Formats: sequence, structure tokens, C-alpha cells
Amino acid sequence: MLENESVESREAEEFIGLADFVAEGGEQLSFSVGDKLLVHDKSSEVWWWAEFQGHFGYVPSSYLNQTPEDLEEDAWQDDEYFENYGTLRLHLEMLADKARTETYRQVILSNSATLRGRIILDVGCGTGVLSLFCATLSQPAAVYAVEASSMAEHTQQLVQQNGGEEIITVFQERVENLTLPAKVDVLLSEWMGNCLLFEFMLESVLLARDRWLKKGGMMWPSSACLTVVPCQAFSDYRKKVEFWDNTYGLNFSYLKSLAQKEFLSKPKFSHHLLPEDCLSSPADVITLDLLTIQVSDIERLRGEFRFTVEKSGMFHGFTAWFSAYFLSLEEHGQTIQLNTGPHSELTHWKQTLFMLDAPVSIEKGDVITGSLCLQRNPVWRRHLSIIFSWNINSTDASKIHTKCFPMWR
Ligand SMILES: NC(=[NH2+])NCCC[C@H]1O[C@@H](n2cnc3c(N)ncnc32)[C@H](O)[C@@H]1O
Repeated sequence: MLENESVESREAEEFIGLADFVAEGGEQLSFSVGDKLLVHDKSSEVWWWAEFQGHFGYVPSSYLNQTPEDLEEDAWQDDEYFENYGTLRLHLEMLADKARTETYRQVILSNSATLRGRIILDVGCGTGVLSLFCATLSQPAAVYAVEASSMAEHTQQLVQQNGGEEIITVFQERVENLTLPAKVDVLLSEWMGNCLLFEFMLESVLLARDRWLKKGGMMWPSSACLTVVPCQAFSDYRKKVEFWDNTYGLNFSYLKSLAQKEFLSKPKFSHHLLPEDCLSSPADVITLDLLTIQVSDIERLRGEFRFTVEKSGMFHGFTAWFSAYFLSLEEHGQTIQLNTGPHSELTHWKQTLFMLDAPVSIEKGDVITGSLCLQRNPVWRRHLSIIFSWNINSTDASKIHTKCFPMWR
């Protein structure tokens, strides 16, 4: 053991667990999200020799994150985050997204009578477009438009130039640090990131809800869900991996494993999934009730799925997207849905593609069962890991495949 320790104690690096890992077989080492492990040997790409609480074993490198020595930048990366939102680029992208912006406009228009005399909080108002919809399409008593970035200075101007200054008060502040004049009847926000949670602005929305939403108040969106479908992705796989088989007549297939690691280990944002590439009907795997969900719940969200393949083809991976639902303020009013999936009008989020390391040929009637886990990054608080576990036509635990996709750290 002494010899082992002297070898082990050399150049050990500290890493942090991004998600729970359950060892299969004696050689592997189990750990939970947030655990700090000492990695002694990274000679293999995929499996590292690590130590945790005096035990040694192999751990999957994709489940580990380097712990920043001293977190010189804050874990929320707020400076960079709010600097980005202080420029027009992202706001133009969101405002140019008609499906997104028109849905919110429709929600306010169809509830305009009931909004009369109410107080509305717009969390992360950006240019103030939603607050201006409230002030021009209905007669609320007040709208509190909260925006932490420097965009708020322009928002003040836009409110004045669109006749909203009687109703709308703009606050340039993080909503968590804010004292409002009164509690509110409606909390309105467009907080959804890629795969629903990325950026974790939802935490700010929930903290604002807990502090400022009146009992019986309305959350808009009221609920949201993450939807998943097994899919084909021939073009992506051809362009990223098969490309190396024949590169100007040369055989570069030696690079394919590097290509898999570089291009397939992270999710692909802004993927445009075509309906014909869906291998089965999609399923809502995770659903959030925005009135009752707690901040602690969003550390780790998990859902199961079971897909019956409806067409033979190649199983390249999974595609995910989200929907948001807006309950009516009127007793029997109609719920409005913003669906960012392949069967709805394209939005700026598009969909997110998660590719398997190697595609699997699949037949009509095959059954893909498994689970999806959204695990918040224990260090970088706006990031998460998405872990897919699945198997095909079997419930035999030994045949379960698992892949952990960091988004992004
Ligand atoms: N759907 C998204 N993924 N992002 C769109 C909304 C993001 C807007 O909310 C602002 N914002 C984000 N977090 C906060 C916060 N805690 N307090 C105030 N404004 C915020 C941010 O500056 C930006 O203008």
C-alpha cells in the first residue's frame, strides 16, 4: 500500500463531480455530484484513476470538472452575463423571434380585461417589450419592469417614447436585490434558456416569486416541460464523423475517434430537427409547475421515457426542446402554449441535439426506454450536465447505455 500511496500521491489534481456516478464492477469508483475527487492518472481519455475518501478506482472523465483554484470570477459569471445582455444582439434575436414574442403579446391581449387594475412584475424585461404590451394592450395599475443589465437605461427611454411612463417603473437591478413598492398579482418573465434551464435565470424568477407574488397570484409562464424524441441526424454525423473516411481521397479515419470526442461530447444548440427525422412520437419527460417548484428542486430534475420506434432507420441520438404554458386569468379561459418543437413555428431556440458516440440501426417496433437527468453544475451556477441513460429492447440493467453531456462546463 505504501508503494501505491507514493505513486498515487504524485501530481494528483482535484476535480469535482458534475453528476452522480454509480460504479459498475469493482474497478470503478462511485461518487455524487459535488464530490471532490483526486485524479492520479489521466492516461486514458475516457477513464481516469481517481481517489475519493481513501478509495481508489476508475471514473468517467466526462463526469468531472476541474475545480477552479480560487473562483476569481463569480460562479454566476454575472459580469459577462449582464454585459452580453447590455448590447442589442441578444435582444434583437429575441424580438425578431415572432413565435416567442407574439405568444406573450397574445397572452396579454387575451387577458387584458382581467389585467385591469392589477400589478405586474416583469422579471428580466430587457427592452421592456412585454411591459409595454401590458401598458398599451391593457390597463394595469402598475408594471414593475426589472432589468439588471445596462439595457435598462434604454428601456427607460423606450417606455417614455411609447407612452408607458404613467404605468411602468423601470428598475435597473438584479430582481433578487430589489425592494418593490408592493406585492404583485402577476409575475411575467421570459426566462427559458436552451434545454429550458441553461443560464438558470429560473432561480432568479423563483426567488422573485417567493418574495413578491401575492398569494393566489399568477405565474406567466404557469408551467413548462422538456420534450424529447429519439432521432436521425445523418447530415450532422456525415459532416462531423464520416467526413474523415475519405478526405480528398486520403484515409483520415484515424481522426474519427477524436472527431467523436470533439464534436459529439457536447449538445448541439440551435439544431433544426425535421419531422421526418423523428423516430417516434415525442414525450414530455420533465414538467415544471412554476407556482410550486422550489429553487432546491432545480439542482437536479429527472424524468423517464419509453419510445416505440415508428420507422426503421438510424438512431443517431436524442433531440430535446421545451414548451411553456400560460394559464388564463379568467376561470374558463384558454391556456396559451409556446411550443419550440419541430412541429411548431421555428423559434430562436430551435432544438438541441444530443448525439450518441456511434449510431445504432433501429427497426420499427423497437422500444427505447431510459431516463434523462438535468444536473446543475455544482460550481458554475448557470451551467448543467444532461445525462441520458437508455437501452433498446431490453430491461436488462447490464445493457443500459449512459452519456453525460456538459452544457457547457
Ligand atoms: N430567456 C432567456 N434565456 N433570456 C431572456 C431574458 C434575459 C433578460 O433578463 C435579464 N435578467 C436575467 N437575470 C436577471 C435578474 N436576476 N435580475 C434582473 N434581470 C435579469 C437579462 O439581463 C436579460 O435582459
